[in-house]
Amino acid sequence: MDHTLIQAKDLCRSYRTDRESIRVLDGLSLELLRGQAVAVIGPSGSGKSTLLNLLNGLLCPDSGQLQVFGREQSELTEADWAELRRTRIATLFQDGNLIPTLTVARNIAFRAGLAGLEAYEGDALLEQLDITDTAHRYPDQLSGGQRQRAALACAFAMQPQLILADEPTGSLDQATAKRVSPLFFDAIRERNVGALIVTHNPELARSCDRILELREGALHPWDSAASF
Ligand SMILES: Nc1ncnc2c1ncn2[C@@H]1O[C@H](COP(=O)(O)OP(=O)(O)OP(=O)(O)O)[C@@H](O)[C@H]1O
Repeated sequence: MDHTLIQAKDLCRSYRTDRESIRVLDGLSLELLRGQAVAVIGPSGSGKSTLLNLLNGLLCPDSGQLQVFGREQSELTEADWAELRRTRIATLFQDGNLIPTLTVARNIAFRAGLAGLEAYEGDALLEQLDITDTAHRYPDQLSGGQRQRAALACAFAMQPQLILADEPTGSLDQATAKRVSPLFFDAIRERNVGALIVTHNPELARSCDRILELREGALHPWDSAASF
């Protein structure tokens, strides 16, 4: 089995507006293997969301090579990307991506169902994330931190092979953030999942195998002795 989940080389991506073209990614390279967690840090506007969106197929690079699960980005159709997002890639955005008309329990069941799973660990995930009492509530009846945990439960219920997360603990207090970390690292180590985690949480970042800084359009190894 090939252990490479993401192989990116010299990726460039600009945004064009009426007035200007902003080059956000400029020769970015990255390798992510199964069983590996990589933290990405970088100042606001450095291109972290742009990178996540390239890796989940919501954006295309202008140039460079990108392989996901051993498949060339240029050969993946919209339908291929949709299937990858349904079954193999869990994307966790800051605002949760829960379906507003479904309760938390039904959101989890729906996510697992989309991935083709009949059995999933909904109750255990709710318990692990300390949100069992929210199972029958709708997303707009939850606090920001509960919504974020419900979104995490949905992502893990689909048993992804690749997790792309944007500040997955951003709305959580320190104690709750600590409960969430094992979910990532157990999945990574026990199920051989790969994770790219955009975070400013030093504890979460330092639990990853590598910390990379996105600066001037490219990823650079972070000096682990430096403070956040
Ligand atoms: N659709 C767009 N059109 C034009 N410029 C954009 C667009 N999306 C993002 N940008 C610009 O690209 C740059 C990178 O944005 P991006 O959202 O990837 O950064 P980020 O590192 O995720 O920021 P943050 O930490 O604030 O979320 C910013 O300068 C932003 O203004």
